[in-house]
Amino acid sequence: MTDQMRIGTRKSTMAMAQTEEIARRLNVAAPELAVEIVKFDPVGDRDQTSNLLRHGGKGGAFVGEIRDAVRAGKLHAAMHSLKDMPGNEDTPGLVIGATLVRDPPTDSLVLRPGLSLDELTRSRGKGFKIGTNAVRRAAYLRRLFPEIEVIHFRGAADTRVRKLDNREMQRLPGGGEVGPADALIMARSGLERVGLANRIARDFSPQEMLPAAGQGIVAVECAANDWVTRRYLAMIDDPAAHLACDAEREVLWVLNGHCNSPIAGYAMINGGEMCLTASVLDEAGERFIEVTRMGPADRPRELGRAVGLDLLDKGAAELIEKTRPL
Ligand SMILES: NCc1[nH]cc(CCC(=O)O)c1CC(=O)O
Repeated sequence: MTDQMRIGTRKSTMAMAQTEEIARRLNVAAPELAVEIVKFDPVGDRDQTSNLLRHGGKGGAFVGEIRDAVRAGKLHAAMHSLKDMPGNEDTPGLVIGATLVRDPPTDSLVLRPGLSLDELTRSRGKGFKIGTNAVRRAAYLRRLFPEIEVIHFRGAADTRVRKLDNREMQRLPGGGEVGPADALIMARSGLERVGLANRIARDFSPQEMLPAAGQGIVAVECAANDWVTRRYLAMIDDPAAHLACDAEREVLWVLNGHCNSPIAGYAMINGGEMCLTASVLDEAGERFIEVTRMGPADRPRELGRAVGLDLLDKGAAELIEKTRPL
C-alpha cells in the first residue's frame, strides 16, 4: 500500500504556491508517497473588511480551521506561513514537522504605477498613503518616512496589488473607507510566490525594517503522534530554517506576543554561530526597543530566551500590552 499525505492549505495563490513547493520536495525525497492538496477557505480570507482581530487574530483567522482538520484526522498535515502561526500559545497534539528552506525574509515596497520612489524619498512620505495592517510595518515605515500616512489594507498578496493598481478604496472595519493607497509594504517572499516580484520598487534591509518572526519560512504542521507523516516531513525539513524558527519563536513565547504585537525577530546563521535580533515597537514609531545577541547556532531556544528577557528588561511588556486586543 502506498503511503498518502493529505496536506491542507488556504486556497490563495500564495498559499497554493507554497503547498505545491512542499509537494514537489516530498516528491523528490519520497517518490512513493501520494500527496494530495486540500484547499480551505478560512474566515480570515472570506471576510476582507474586518480587522483580523475579530476572527481571533491571524492565528484564528488563517490557521484555526486547518488545524482542527488535522486534529480530527481529516488531514495528515497543514501548510502555514510560519509568521501567521501564533507564537505565544501551545498547540496541544500538533508539531511543526518541517520548515522549508527560508525564502528572503525581508519586506518590500510596491508602488502604484506612475509614482516614483524618488518622490517618496524626497518628500519623506508627505502626501503618500501606504497600505498595511501590520503594526510592525507601520512603525518601521514611520521611522523611515516620518510624514507618511499609513492606511488599513487587507487581502491576499495578489489581490492587494490589484486593489492598489485599481485605486480601490478600502472599507474600514468600523464603517467608512480610506484610500486609495499609493504604495504597499509586503513580504518579498509572498510577492515572489505570486509572480509579482517585478513590482518591487525597493527592498528594505533587515536593518531598515526587521522582519516578522518566521517571515519567509513555510511550515508544515502535523499530529505529534503521526509518526508516518513525521518521518516524511523530516525528509524535507531544512535544519537551518528550523533553527531560525526555534530562536525567533522563543522570543514570541517569552514576550507572550499576541497576534497584533509589534514584535520583529530575525535570526541569521553563520557557520556555527547564530545572530538574533528582535525588537518591540509602538505603532507611532516613537518607542523602539531592540536587542541583538550572538550564540551557538545549535542552541536557538537559549538565544531566543536571552533576547526575549533582555527586551522585557528594557520595558517591552508595556508596549505589547498596550496593543493587546481586549
Ligand atoms: N499575513 C499574510 C502573509 N503570510 C505570509 C506572508 C508572506 C510570506 C511569508 O512570510 O512566508 C504574507 C503576506 C505578506 O506579509 O505580505
